[in-house]
Amino acid sequence: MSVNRKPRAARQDKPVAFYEQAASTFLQRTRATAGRDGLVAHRFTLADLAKCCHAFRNGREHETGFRPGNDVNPFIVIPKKHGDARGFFSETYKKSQLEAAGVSIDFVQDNHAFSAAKHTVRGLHFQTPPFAQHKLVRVTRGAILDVAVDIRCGSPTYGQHVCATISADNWRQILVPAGFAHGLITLEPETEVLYKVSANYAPDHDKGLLWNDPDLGIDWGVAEADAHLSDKDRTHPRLKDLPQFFQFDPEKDLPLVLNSIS
Ligand SMILES: Cc1cn([C@H]2C[C@H](O)[C@@H](COP(=O)(O)OP(=O)(O)O[C@H]3O[C@@H](C)C(=O)[C@@H](O)[C@H]3O)O2)c(=O)[nH]c1=O
Repeated sequence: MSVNRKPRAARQDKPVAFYEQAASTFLQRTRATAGRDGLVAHRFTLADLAKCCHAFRNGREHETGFRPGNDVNPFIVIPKKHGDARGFFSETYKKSQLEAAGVSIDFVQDNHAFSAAKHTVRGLHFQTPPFAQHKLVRVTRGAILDVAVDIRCGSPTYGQHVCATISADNWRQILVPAGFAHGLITLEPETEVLYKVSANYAPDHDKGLLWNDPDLGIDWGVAEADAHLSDKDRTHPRLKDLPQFFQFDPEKDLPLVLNSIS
Protein backbone atom coordinates (compact mmCIF):
# COMPACT_ATOMS: atom_id res chain seq x y z
CA MET A 1 0.00 0.00 0.00
CA SER A 2 1.30 3.43 -0.79
CA VAL A 3 0.05 6.95 -1.23
CA ASN A 4 2.86 8.77 -2.90
CA ARG A 5 3.41 12.33 -3.87
CA LYS A 6 4.96 12.66 -7.30
CA PRO A 7 7.81 15.12 -7.80
CA ARG A 8 6.43 18.64 -7.96
CA ALA A 9 8.41 19.62 -11.06
CA ALA A 10 6.97 16.77 -13.08
CA ARG A 11 3.46 18.10 -12.53
CA GLN A 12 3.92 21.71 -13.62
CA ASP A 13 3.49 20.91 -17.26
CA LYS A 14 0.78 23.45 -18.19
CA PRO A 15 0.39 27.19 -17.60
CA VAL A 16 -0.95 28.09 -14.18
CA ALA A 17 -3.99 29.72 -15.82
CA PHE A 18 -5.07 26.32 -17.11
CA TYR A 19 -5.23 24.87 -13.63
CA GLU A 20 -6.82 27.98 -12.18
CA GLN A 21 -9.57 27.72 -14.76
CA ALA A 22 -10.04 24.05 -13.96
CA ALA A 23 -10.25 24.77 -10.24
CA SER A 24 -12.64 27.64 -10.85
CA THR A 25 -14.96 25.42 -12.88
CA PHE A 26 -14.80 22.81 -10.18
CA LEU A 27 -15.64 25.33 -7.48
CA GLN A 28 -18.58 26.69 -9.45
CA ARG A 29 -19.92 23.18 -9.71
CA THR A 30 -19.34 22.63 -6.01
CA ARG A 31 -21.23 25.80 -5.14
CA ALA A 32 -24.11 24.82 -7.40
CA THR A 33 -24.34 21.55 -5.56
CA ALA A 34 -24.13 23.31 -2.20
CA GLY A 35 -27.05 25.48 -3.21
CA ARG A 36 -29.17 22.49 -4.09
CA ASP A 37 -28.39 20.31 -1.12
CA GLY A 38 -27.62 22.89 1.52
CA LEU A 39 -24.28 21.21 2.01
CA VAL A 40 -20.83 21.77 0.68
CA ALA A 41 -20.35 18.77 -1.54
CA HIS A 42 -17.44 17.53 -3.56
CA ARG A 43 -18.74 15.90 -6.70
CA PHE A 44 -16.27 15.67 -9.46
CA THR A 45 -14.83 13.40 -12.04
CA LEU A 46 -11.40 11.86 -11.89
CA ALA A 47 -10.29 14.26 -14.59
CA ASP A 48 -11.57 17.26 -12.59
CA LEU A 49 -9.76 15.95 -9.58
CA ALA A 50 -6.52 15.67 -11.48
CA LYS A 51 -6.80 19.21 -12.84
CA CYS A 52 -7.67 20.68 -9.47
CA CYS A 53 -4.78 18.96 -7.84
CA HIS A 54 -2.49 20.58 -10.35
CA ALA A 55 -3.92 23.91 -9.25
CA PHE A 56 -3.31 23.11 -5.61
CA ARG A 57 0.18 22.02 -6.39
CA ASN A 58 0.85 25.35 -7.94
CA GLY A 59 0.33 26.91 -4.55
CA ARG A 60 -3.29 27.97 -4.91
CA GLU A 61 -5.29 26.43 -2.16
CA HIS A 62 -9.01 26.74 -2.39
CA GLU A 63 -11.85 26.76 0.05
CA THR A 64 -12.68 23.14 -0.63
CA GLY A 65 -9.98 22.14 1.81
CA PHE A 66 -8.92 19.29 -0.44
CA ARG A 67 -5.22 18.79 -0.76
CA PRO A 68 -3.63 16.06 -2.78
CA GLY A 69 -0.83 13.70 -1.95
CA ASN A 70 0.01 11.69 1.09
CA ASP A 71 -2.61 13.48 3.14
CA VAL A 72 -5.45 11.78 1.32
CA ASN A 73 -8.90 12.36 2.80
CA PRO A 74 -12.18 10.69 1.93
CA PHE A 75 -13.38 11.96 -1.41
CA ILE A 76 -15.90 11.14 -4.09
CA VAL A 77 -15.34 10.55 -7.76
CA ILE A 78 -17.94 9.91 -10.41
CA PRO A 79 -16.64 7.99 -13.41
CA LYS A 80 -17.99 9.12 -16.76
CA LYS A 81 -20.77 7.01 -18.25
CA HIS A 82 -20.93 6.71 -22.04
CA GLY A 83 -24.54 5.91 -22.78
CA ASP A 84 -25.85 4.61 -26.06
CA ALA A 85 -28.73 2.52 -27.36
CA ARG A 86 -27.20 -0.63 -25.90
CA GLY A 87 -26.73 0.74 -22.41
CA PHE A 88 -23.53 2.35 -21.14
CA PHE A 89 -19.79 1.97 -20.86
CA SER A 90 -17.77 3.32 -17.95
CA GLU A 91 -14.14 3.20 -16.88
CA THR A 92 -14.83 2.46 -13.23
CA TYR A 93 -11.20 2.56 -12.14
CA LYS A 94 -8.26 4.23 -13.82
CA LYS A 95 -5.01 4.15 -11.94
CA SER A 96 -3.39 6.79 -14.14
CA GLN A 97 -6.09 9.38 -13.40
CA LEU A 98 -5.86 8.88 -9.67
CA GLU A 99 -2.08 9.11 -9.96
CA ALA A 100 -2.43 12.33 -11.91
CA ALA A 101 -4.29 13.61 -8.86
CA GLY A 102 -1.39 12.58 -6.66
CA VAL A 103 -3.19 9.60 -5.19
CA SER A 104 -1.08 6.57 -5.94
CA ILE A 105 -2.62 3.53 -4.38
CA ASP A 106 -1.80 -0.07 -5.17
CA PHE A 107 -5.09 -1.90 -4.98
CA VAL A 108 -4.51 -5.61 -4.50
CA GLN A 109 -7.94 -7.14 -3.88
CA ASP A 110 -11.46 -6.61 -5.18
CA ASN A 111 -14.41 -7.38 -2.92
CA HIS A 112 -18.06 -7.88 -3.75
CA ALA A 113 -20.73 -7.88 -1.04
CA PHE A 114 -24.37 -8.66 -1.65
CA SER A 115 -26.92 -7.70 0.99
CA ALA A 116 -30.39 -9.15 0.61
CA ALA A 117 -32.26 -6.87 2.98
CA LYS A 118 -32.74 -3.15 3.18
CA HIS A 119 -31.08 -1.75 6.33
CA THR A 120 -28.26 -4.27 6.35
CA VAL A 121 -25.38 -2.72 8.28
CA ARG A 122 -21.76 -3.73 7.68
CA GLY A 123 -19.15 -2.08 9.85
CA LEU A 124 -17.55 -0.16 11.19
CA HIS A 125 -14.43 -1.95 9.98
CA PHE A 126 -10.74 -1.35 9.41
CA GLN A 127 -7.53 -3.35 9.23
CA THR A 128 -4.60 -2.30 11.38
CA PRO A 129 -1.04 -1.70 10.11
CA PRO A 130 0.80 -3.26 8.38
CA PHE A 131 -2.39 -4.40 6.64
CA ALA A 132 -4.26 -1.09 6.80
CA GLN A 133 -6.45 -0.65 3.74
CA HIS A 134 -7.50 2.20 1.52
CA LYS A 135 -10.90 1.35 0.02
CA LEU A 136 -12.53 2.54 -3.16
CA VAL A 137 -16.21 1.73 -2.83
CA ARG A 138 -18.97 1.67 -5.43
CA VAL A 139 -22.44 0.21 -5.88
CA THR A 140 -23.68 -1.64 -8.95
CA ARG A 141 -27.17 -2.47 -7.71
CA GLY A 142 -29.27 -0.69 -5.10
CA ALA A 143 -27.95 2.03 -2.80
CA ILE A 144 -26.05 2.53 0.45
CA LEU A 145 -25.22 5.21 2.94
CA ASP A 146 -21.46 4.92 3.27
CA VAL A 147 -19.68 6.18 6.40
CA ALA A 148 -16.02 6.94 7.14
CA VAL A 149 -14.99 7.69 10.75
CA ASP A 150 -11.66 9.32 11.53
CA ILE A 151 -9.84 7.04 14.00
CA ARG A 152 -6.39 8.62 13.68
CA CYS A 153 -5.30 9.40 17.23
CA GLY A 154 -4.31 13.03 17.57
CA SER A 155 -6.42 14.09 14.60
CA PRO A 156 -8.35 17.32 15.20
CA THR A 157 -11.36 15.45 13.80
CA TYR A 158 -10.82 12.20 15.72
CA GLY A 159 -14.13 10.35 16.09
CA GLN A 160 -15.89 12.52 13.51
CA HIS A 161 -17.25 11.21 10.25
CA VAL A 162 -18.44 11.90 6.74
CA CYS A 163 -21.21 10.02 4.96
CA ALA A 164 -22.27 9.76 1.36
CA THR A 165 -25.09 8.11 -0.53
CA ILE A 166 -23.56 5.78 -3.10
CA SER A 167 -25.86 4.06 -5.55
CA ALA A 168 -26.04 2.32 -8.89
CA ASP A 169 -27.95 5.39 -10.07
CA ASN A 170 -25.58 8.14 -8.94
CA TRP A 171 -22.52 6.09 -9.95
CA ARG A 172 -20.42 7.68 -7.24
CA GLN A 173 -17.38 6.07 -5.71
CA ILE A 174 -15.97 6.97 -2.31
CA LEU A 175 -12.32 6.66 -1.38
CA VAL A 176 -12.03 5.71 2.28
CA PRO A 177 -8.38 6.02 3.31
CA ALA A 178 -6.51 3.96 5.88
CA GLY A 179 -6.98 5.48 9.31
CA PHE A 180 -10.75 5.60 8.90
CA ALA A 181 -13.27 3.04 10.11
CA HIS A 182 -15.65 2.17 7.29
CA GLY A 183 -19.25 1.12 7.38
CA LEU A 184 -22.40 1.13 5.32
CA ILE A 185 -26.13 0.59 5.52
CA THR A 186 -28.14 -0.58 2.55
CA LEU A 187 -30.97 1.76 1.54
CA GLU A 188 -32.57 -0.78 -0.78
CA PRO A 189 -32.95 -4.57 -0.79
CA GLU A 190 -30.63 -6.64 -2.97
CA THR A 191 -27.79 -4.17 -2.93
CA GLU A 192 -24.40 -5.03 -4.36
CA VAL A 193 -21.27 -3.22 -3.16
CA LEU A 194 -17.94 -3.57 -4.94
CA TYR A 195 -14.74 -2.19 -3.56
CA LYS A 196 -11.04 -2.28 -4.13
CA VAL A 197 -8.68 -2.54 -1.18
CA SER A 198 -4.98 -1.80 -0.97
CA ALA A 199 -3.92 -4.63 1.35
CA ASN A 200 -4.82 -8.28 1.50
CA TYR A 201 -7.46 -9.48 3.94
CA ALA A 202 -5.67 -10.20 7.20
CA PRO A 203 -8.13 -11.69 9.72
CA ASP A 204 -5.81 -11.06 12.67
CA HIS A 205 -5.72 -7.36 11.79
CA ASP A 206 -9.42 -7.06 10.98
CA LYS A 207 -10.93 -4.79 13.64
CA GLY A 208 -14.15 -2.96 14.32
CA LEU A 209 -15.78 -0.02 16.01
CA LEU A 210 -19.35 -0.19 17.31
CA TRP A 211 -21.58 1.11 14.51
CA ASN A 212 -24.09 2.86 16.78
CA ASP A 213 -21.73 4.13 19.48
CA PRO A 214 -23.57 7.24 20.66
CA ASP A 215 -20.24 9.10 20.84
CA LEU A 216 -19.98 8.87 17.04
CA GLY A 217 -23.35 10.51 16.44
CA ILE A 218 -23.91 8.76 13.09
CA ASP A 219 -27.45 9.08 11.77
CA TRP A 220 -28.00 5.64 10.24
CA GLY A 221 -31.68 6.34 9.72
CA VAL A 222 -32.75 3.10 11.38
CA ALA A 223 -33.38 1.79 14.90
CA GLU A 224 -31.04 -0.95 16.12
CA ALA A 225 -33.95 -3.41 16.28
CA ASP A 226 -34.62 -2.92 12.55
CA ALA A 227 -31.02 -3.19 11.37
CA HIS A 228 -29.62 -6.44 9.97
CA LEU A 229 -26.16 -7.07 11.41
CA SER A 230 -23.63 -9.86 11.77
CA ASP A 231 -23.06 -11.08 15.32
CA LYS A 232 -19.51 -9.78 15.05
CA ASP A 233 -20.69 -6.26 14.31
CA ARG A 234 -22.85 -6.14 17.46
CA THR A 235 -19.85 -6.52 19.74
CA HIS A 236 -17.17 -4.12 18.52
CA PRO A 237 -15.73 -1.70 21.09
CA ARG A 238 -16.91 1.85 21.46
CA LEU A 239 -14.64 4.69 20.42
CA LYS A 240 -13.66 5.42 24.03
CA ASP A 241 -12.39 1.85 24.39
CA LEU A 242 -10.62 1.64 21.02
CA PRO A 243 -6.84 1.09 21.20
CA GLN A 244 -4.64 3.60 19.37
CA PHE A 245 -4.14 1.86 16.04
CA PHE A 246 -3.45 4.91 13.85
CA GLN A 247 -1.54 8.10 14.62
CA PHE A 248 -2.31 11.44 13.00
CA ASP A 249 0.84 13.10 11.69
CA PRO A 250 0.29 16.88 11.39
CA GLU A 251 3.22 17.07 8.96
CA LYS A 252 1.55 14.91 6.35
CA ASP A 253 -2.05 14.20 7.36
CA LEU A 254 -5.12 16.39 7.04
CA PRO A 255 -8.06 16.62 9.39
CA LEU A 256 -11.35 15.49 7.99
CA VAL A 257 -13.13 18.12 5.93
CA LEU A 258 -16.50 17.86 7.63
CA ASN A 259 -19.57 18.17 5.46
CA SER A 260 -17.23 17.78 2.52
CA ILE A 261 -19.47 15.20 0.94
CA SER A 262 -23.16 14.49 1.15
C1 LIG B 1 -13.44 -8.68 4.56
C2 LIG B 1 -13.20 -10.14 4.11
C3 LIG B 1 -13.94 -11.16 4.63
N1 LIG B 1 -13.71 -12.44 4.23
C4 LIG B 1 -14.55 -13.49 4.79
C5 LIG B 1 -14.55 -13.62 6.29
C6 LIG B 1 -15.94 -14.09 6.60
O1 LIG B 1 -15.98 -15.50 6.51
C7 LIG B 1 -16.79 -13.53 5.48
C8 LIG B 1 -17.59 -12.29 5.87
O2 LIG B 1 -16.68 -11.34 6.46
P1 LIG B 1 -17.21 -10.04 7.17
O3 LIG B 1 -18.36 -10.37 8.03
O4 LIG B 1 -16.05 -9.37 7.82
O5 LIG B 1 -17.74 -9.19 5.92
P2 LIG B 1 -18.23 -7.67 5.93
O6 LIG B 1 -18.98 -7.40 7.17
O7 LIG B 1 -18.87 -7.39 4.65
O8 LIG B 1 -16.84 -6.89 6.02
C9 LIG B 1 -16.58 -5.79 5.20
O9 LIG B 1 -17.30 -4.67 5.70
C10 LIG B 1 -17.07 -3.44 5.06
C11 LIG B 1 -17.84 -2.37 5.78
C12 LIG B 1 -15.63 -3.13 4.90
O10 LIG B 1 -15.17 -2.00 5.01
C13 LIG B 1 -14.77 -4.26 4.48
O11 LIG B 1 -13.40 -3.94 4.59
C14 LIG B 1 -15.08 -5.52 5.23
O12 LIG B 1 -14.62 -5.38 6.56
O13 LIG B 1 -15.90 -13.23 4.41
C15 LIG B 1 -12.75 -12.73 3.32
O14 LIG B 1 -12.52 -13.90 2.96
N2 LIG B 1 -12.00 -11.72 2.78
C16 LIG B 1 -12.20 -10.42 3.15
O15 LIG B 1 -11.49 -9.51 2.63
